[in-house]
Amino acid sequence: MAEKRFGIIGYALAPKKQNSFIRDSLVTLAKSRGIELVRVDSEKELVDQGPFDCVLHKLYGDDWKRQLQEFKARYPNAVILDAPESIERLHNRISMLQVVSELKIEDRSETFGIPKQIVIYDRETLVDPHAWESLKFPVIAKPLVADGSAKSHKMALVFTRDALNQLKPPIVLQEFVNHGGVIFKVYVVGEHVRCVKRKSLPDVSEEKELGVSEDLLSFSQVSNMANHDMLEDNDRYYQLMHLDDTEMPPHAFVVDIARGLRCAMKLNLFNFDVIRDSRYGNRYLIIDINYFPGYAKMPGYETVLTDFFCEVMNKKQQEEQVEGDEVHSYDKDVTKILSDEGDITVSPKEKENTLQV
Ligand SMILES: Nc1ncnc2c1ncn2[C@@H]1O[C@H](COP(=O)(O)OP(=O)(O)OP(=O)(O)O)[C@@H](O)[C@H]1O
Ligand SMILES: O=P(O)(O)O[C@H]1[C@H](OP(=O)(O)O)[C@@H](OP(=O)(O)O)[C@@H](O)[C@@H](O)[C@@H]1OP(=O)(O)O
Ligand SMILES: [Mg+2]
Ligand SMILES: [Mg+2]
Repeated sequence: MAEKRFGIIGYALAPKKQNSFIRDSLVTLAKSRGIELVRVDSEKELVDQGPFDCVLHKLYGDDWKRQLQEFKARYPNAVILDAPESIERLHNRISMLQVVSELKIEDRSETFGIPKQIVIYDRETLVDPHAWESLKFPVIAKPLVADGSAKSHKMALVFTRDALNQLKPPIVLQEFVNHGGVIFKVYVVGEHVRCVKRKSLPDVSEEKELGVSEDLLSFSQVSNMANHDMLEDNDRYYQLMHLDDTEMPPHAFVVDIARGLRCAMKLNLFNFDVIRDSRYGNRYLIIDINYFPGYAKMPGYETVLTDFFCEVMNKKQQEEQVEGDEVHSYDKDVTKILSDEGDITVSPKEKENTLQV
């Protein structure tokens, strides 16, 4: 039996995301706390479904954006998690990291930033040495667009300038930074922040660089790969990492960055990838930010997400209450002004009309 009926959350997710995220364990826990999770049917218009107190979504495209706008116009009090305009910034690997450069965190011995990077929009620039003369090789070539497609995850570790002509712009060329082969993934769910370790690309030493036969190495979603999938016949680039030996970044530092990003991006549901620059030991680089990542990989994700849903609903109810109170006190004021002006009796219907003006 639910303690309190909070509301209905409609979720609009691609099938793969739905399968990983909407587990019975999440649905049951949420239900026990008064939250009902209901699938949005992508075959129908969003505005014709529900009503939902909140819409949770990770879908792309203009049509979906239009549907959200229409829904919001019809149900102004509904919460959209998150606003499509805020999510869009993460669909481009330059605007995605711009926000990091704007963040200020004081009173810490650790520092943070992003790796040096440039964007290349066309083939002419790709073969123009002036374009990338300031970059130190190796670099990682990443598709500029991060739209969730398999293509947007296809990367290449590029060792030489000659290999650049194998790439297809628009791309971002980002300096590869040695970081001990371990990446930190920081999951953010509203106020909640959880950092986990994952496998990453191994360090590239100068000898290794010299011993490389290929001058370009393609890969995709390293941190999600099983060990045996890893770079297949290129195992010399990948040693099994001892994740346990790697020290975590200080939690308070990670939380400061997470809160700063959340506030600056106006997003509640995202994760970011952080590496520790091996040259310094206390310098951290943010290399990627993902909207609505694989939360189910986070231990205890059901509780974290359910707590968050309850907070969202609580806030929504409080705001509705305040709005109601404001209308109510305005209501009283109008009556008072009218009475001050003379002994006029206002009927509830007239009062309603007065307030609507
Ligand atoms: N500048 C860098 N220096 C060193 N390694 C990097 C750098 N950028 C990316 N990597 C490695 O490449 C991987 C993929 O890069 P990135 O996270 O940008 O791609 P993605 O496809 O957006 O990943 P995700 O699956 O997290 O969305 C990282 O997890 C990390 O192992
Ligand atoms: O399921 P989705 O397609 O959303 O995949 C996302 C994936 O989550 P998954 O684990 O559920 O696959 C995320 O993994 P973690 O960072 O949590 O490891 C991350 O790779 C995102 O970049 C992916 O989103 P995309 O960039 O492709 O939109
Ligand atoms: Mg990543
Ligand atoms: Mg990404």
